[in-house]
Amino acid sequence: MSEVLHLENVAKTYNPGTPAAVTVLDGASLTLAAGEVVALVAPSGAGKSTLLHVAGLLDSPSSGMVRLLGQPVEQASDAARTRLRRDAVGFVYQFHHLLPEFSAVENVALPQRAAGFSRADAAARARELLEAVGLGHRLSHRPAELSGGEQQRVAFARALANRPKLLLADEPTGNLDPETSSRVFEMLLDLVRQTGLAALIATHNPELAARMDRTLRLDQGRISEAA
Ligand SMILES: Nc1ncnc2c1ncn2[C@@H]1O[C@H](COP(=O)(O)OP(=O)(O)OP(=O)(O)O)[C@@H](O)[C@H]1O
Repeated sequence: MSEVLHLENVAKTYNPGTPAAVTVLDGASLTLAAGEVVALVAPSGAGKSTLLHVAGLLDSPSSGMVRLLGQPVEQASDAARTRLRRDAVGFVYQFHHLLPEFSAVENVALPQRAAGFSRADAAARARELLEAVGLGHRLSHRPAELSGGEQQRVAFARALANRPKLLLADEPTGNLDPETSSRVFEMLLDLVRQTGLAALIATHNPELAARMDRTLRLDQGRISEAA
């Protein structure tokens, strides 16, 4: 098994030491291997987003260990952590978070531009990914000129632009109608499986969870394997 992400005994308390302290994660552990597509299910407010932020190095745990691509993250400098996140992790959110004033191709090219690729190389990669999600005919459209499912497909393409090793998705089709959600989700799964990524995909939808390799349940701060 080629480990991509490992969390061990991770705890996260917001506002520690104050009357507003909230402990969200409390001994959470998980391991994701390359090529695995794993569903994350949790009751609302149980800490799904917090877990994805910690796993994607957007937030630090209060205690415990996070290892990404074999590198323990705690000891890394902020700069090294940012680099690792940029190079190794792709994020997809429930709402696409595309930049409204940029075209589809420009949105998808942004991560590669930020990573130092030339405008031409980043645009070529963006076009290739947009073709892969069936949007080769919508390259110059801005987000407002695309349907909800199309916007989300642009967001998938953007998440994959830097060839990440880990994809983290928070209800990636949660704002779409059930039929579009199912279709667009299938496309995301196909893409992920083609690339051999490890993916952790939060969903409230049991049908979508059932299409993944296994399901992890987050409850009361801990993670367990669902039957
Ligand atoms: N920055 C913060 N400061 C204080 N409390 C926070 C902060 N962020 C989240 N929380 C609290 O932590 C808990 C978990 O939040 P989180 O957003 O991780 O939940 P979630 O499982 O993603 O929820 P949902 O499924 O409803 O989106 C919530 O009770 C929330 O109020």
